[in-house]
Amino acid sequence: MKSKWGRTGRKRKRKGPSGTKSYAANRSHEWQYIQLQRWLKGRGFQGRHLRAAEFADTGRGLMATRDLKPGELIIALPETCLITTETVLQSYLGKYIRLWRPHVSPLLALCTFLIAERFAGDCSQWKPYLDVIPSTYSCPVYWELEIIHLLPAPLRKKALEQKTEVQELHTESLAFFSSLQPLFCDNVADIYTYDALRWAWCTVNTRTVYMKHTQQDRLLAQQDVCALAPYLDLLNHSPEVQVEAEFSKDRRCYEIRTNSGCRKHDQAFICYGPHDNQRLLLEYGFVAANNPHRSVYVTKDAILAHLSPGDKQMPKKWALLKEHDFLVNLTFGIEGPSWKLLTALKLLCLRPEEFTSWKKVILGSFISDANEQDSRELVRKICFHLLDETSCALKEISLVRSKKIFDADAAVHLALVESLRLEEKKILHISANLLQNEPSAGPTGAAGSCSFTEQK
Ligand SMILES: C[S@@+](CC[C@H](N)C(=O)[O-])C[C@H]1O[C@@H](n2cnc3c(N)ncnc32)[C@H](O)[C@@H]1O
Repeated sequence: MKSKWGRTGRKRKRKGPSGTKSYAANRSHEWQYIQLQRWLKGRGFQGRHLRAAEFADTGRGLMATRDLKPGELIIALPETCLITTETVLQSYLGKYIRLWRPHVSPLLALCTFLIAERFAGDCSQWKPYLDVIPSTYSCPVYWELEIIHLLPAPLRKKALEQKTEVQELHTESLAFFSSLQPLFCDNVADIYTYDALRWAWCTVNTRTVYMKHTQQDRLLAQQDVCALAPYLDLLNHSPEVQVEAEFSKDRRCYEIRTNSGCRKHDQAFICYGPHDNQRLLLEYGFVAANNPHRSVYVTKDAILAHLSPGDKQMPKKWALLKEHDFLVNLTFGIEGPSWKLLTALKLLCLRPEEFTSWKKVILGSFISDANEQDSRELVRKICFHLLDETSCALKEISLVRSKKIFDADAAVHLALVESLRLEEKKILHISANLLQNEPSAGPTGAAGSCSFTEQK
């Protein structure tokens, strides 16, 4: 039996995305990666500085085979290797997509192509690429409802919306899929199943790169900015690295240049964007430990639970917050409550005689000692409430795990909720400590001594 850790049977200790040491096992000698390299070479790819490897903390990724200097090109993938809507329109699917009304979206066009090519198996010219694409994903669209319900409320809502979105896309596309019957001997209903569309949808959502192309007038007027980039899509995310990625019109290649550099045998990362963990989990199906962008979202319900009743101006206050966009992205982060959260609470805490000053609050002005104290007391209560809720959720996760045997996929999903909750607990602890140690408020305290961050 082949060793899990590759031909040499040795594990290499390498740096993970948060600077921690991580084990890596070379996978480039495995059959599917050799096939992929050959296929890429046949299409003009010449990369030699990266190789596929399995990393203990991030899973499969690309390892640098030599030191990569800041500013150096780490990958240049020729246009012929990319799958874009143009690829799809030039294929056997083009005629059907052009004819269909209402117009097919770029996302559906890419999904339809992926499903058809995967079904073609050995006959597909994209087979070496399709063979390395995961067969399942860890995004919430794959999760059981029981596990989705363990997520924090704002993410739970988005996860349920994601499930509905894919289900609706499938239902709405059935007639279009039927129109493709002349292309297949098998029944299209057995090819374009919900499971197949969910797989293709996740492939597009987790693996495409941003690439602006000429708007395909035969597709919906939706943004057509995605390209599947074989091999390059083995690069994992780290919030700490900086890269430049774009399609070079001169060299007709999708190029990635590292600004941070990378040591020989370390994992080469790219940055998918300054995403917090809830977004990473929803869109990419993973949680990054010590993510500098991590934050805990505060819902209107969590605030309402701690407001004293009897404030006649409350409906007006909520209306003002909504009108001025102060009801979204209210968060606790690694530097404490965000400026936006604190400002919203200050407005809610205005006493009747101060209400006319609401505009000043939104502009960030100091109103009164009483307002400072009330809003800080409120933010503390919300922070401790969220800490309690997070601890309860973690207990619930342990209980669920002890009561039921989950299959391997569901166990991964449960572990992801647990990681997210643990990361959120850390943030809330930091905030709680900052709030506990804060000097009592006053005009000076409000301006100078507080650690609250201004949200951009
Ligand atoms: C573009 S692919 C990267 C390659 C992928 N690991 C693979 O084996 O095909 C994006 C997916 O990789 C995984 N991923 C990316 N960055 C990660 C990280 N820092 N930690 C854990 N998983 C990560 C997530 O599953 C994500 O949806």
